[in-house]
Amino acid sequence: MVKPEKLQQRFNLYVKNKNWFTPKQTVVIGVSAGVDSMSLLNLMMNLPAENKTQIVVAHVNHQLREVSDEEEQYVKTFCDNHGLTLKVAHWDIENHPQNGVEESARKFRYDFFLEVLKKYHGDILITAHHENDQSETVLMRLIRGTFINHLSGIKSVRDFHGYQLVRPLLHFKKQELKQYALDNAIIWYEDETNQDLAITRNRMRHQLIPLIEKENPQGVAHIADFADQVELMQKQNEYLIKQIIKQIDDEKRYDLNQFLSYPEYIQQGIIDLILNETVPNQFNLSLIKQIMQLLNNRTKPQGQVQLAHNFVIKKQYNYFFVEKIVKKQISGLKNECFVVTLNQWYSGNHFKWMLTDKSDYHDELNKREATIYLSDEQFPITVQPTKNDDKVTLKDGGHQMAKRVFINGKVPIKDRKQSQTLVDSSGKILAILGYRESVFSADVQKQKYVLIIK
Ligand SMILES: Nc1ncnc2c1ncn2[C@@H]1O[C@H](COP(=O)(O)OP(=O)(O)OP(=O)(O)O)[C@@H](O)[C@H]1O
Repeated sequence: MVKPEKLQQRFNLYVKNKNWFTPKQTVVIGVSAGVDSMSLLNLMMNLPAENKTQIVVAHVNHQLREVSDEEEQYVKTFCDNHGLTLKVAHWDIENHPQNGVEESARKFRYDFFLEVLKKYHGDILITAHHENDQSETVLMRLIRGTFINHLSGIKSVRDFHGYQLVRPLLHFKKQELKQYALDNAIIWYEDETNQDLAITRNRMRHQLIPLIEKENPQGVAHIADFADQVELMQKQNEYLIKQIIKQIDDEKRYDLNQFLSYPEYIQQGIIDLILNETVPNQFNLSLIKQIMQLLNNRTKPQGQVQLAHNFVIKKQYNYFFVEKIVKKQISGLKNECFVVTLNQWYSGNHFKWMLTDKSDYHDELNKREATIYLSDEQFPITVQPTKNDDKVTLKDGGHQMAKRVFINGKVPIKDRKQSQTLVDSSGKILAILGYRESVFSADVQKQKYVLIIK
């Protein structure tokens, strides 16, 4: 078969093979005025009749850049000229947060996309994420450290509040999209914040990816293929583990002896899947390890490990199961490890404490208040019994051991034994609760939280 040369032809063929779109469907396309989404919009407009959908364009004016209004006007004119339905949202400046602007902008964007889907009875949301975005995402996660599941990167199709979210360009290169726009005289706006090397993604884009492409021009495509293979293996794995779970499942109580008859790597797969169905994306390796230890400890017939959102995994003699616990307003399980739920009070030694994202939280009656800057990757935050050699970070960048904190604070031995340490997903110590907090410098890339001790 002769390989079609033109991007539009390749796109048509790709879409046809994937069977994504039919003429009866209405798709909402997120169009920012950048080259990726302008090209996507044109590609979608020029699909052959059998795959051509109704199009609704959704544009968000984030009011973050000087050209925002100009971009909005351009999208409006483009849609007018082509008879396309357009819905615009303004993210008012007074609603911009001081920190975590990107994250809030994303939330605003996707909330708006959902609104547009509902309003126009849409079927599918489409965004213009492409092969380079995919490779950058996979590399960032790989370098930062992640579960293998997350190396499948951006999904080409996923559920979005009961609608479908499709990214049809994940196997198309940025450069191809640019060339398509140039060939077809499509105007676009450049986002100059994409040049800012303080942003991890931009360092991947401008520093790492060019090196990879120099090594092998197909390197970026290979990373995207790798992500596809991970996704495939994930699906295969999930299918097989589900079969095993069926065998040990007695109405959501799982047979411990049968569970223990499997090798540890399968046990871990079972736990991953059971937990992910209850509280998705909340687990780190240390939590999984604690659960594995509890279930494999034959000398301890009963026990529990607390999960996020008030769930616990409980071991009871021959069974284990996940359970939601109804809590009083103040809760906490002393000397056990658990995941912290934001904005919830927990009981400590002689105090209660809370980690809140309400950064303006302040109360004269608080015993202590500490500002903590955290990125998304640092979650889940967990609580563990304090060890003498736990180290908090001091203002000068030095460290202090828990033992020293206790001695300086004249903390009685009895209380030291009850003490709890707050740690992030990488094991970094955020605070020895009630006694000493690590000192964080303000970081615009991170979100501000407050640890309150009352
Ligand atoms: N202002 C906007 N208005 C409408 N759609 C947008 C806007 N910004 C981005 N999009 C859509 O989202 C896609 C991804 O945009 P971008 O790469 O800037 O976001 P991201 O933060 O990397 O990804 P995401 O927000 O989807 O996780 C764009 O190709 C476009 O389809």
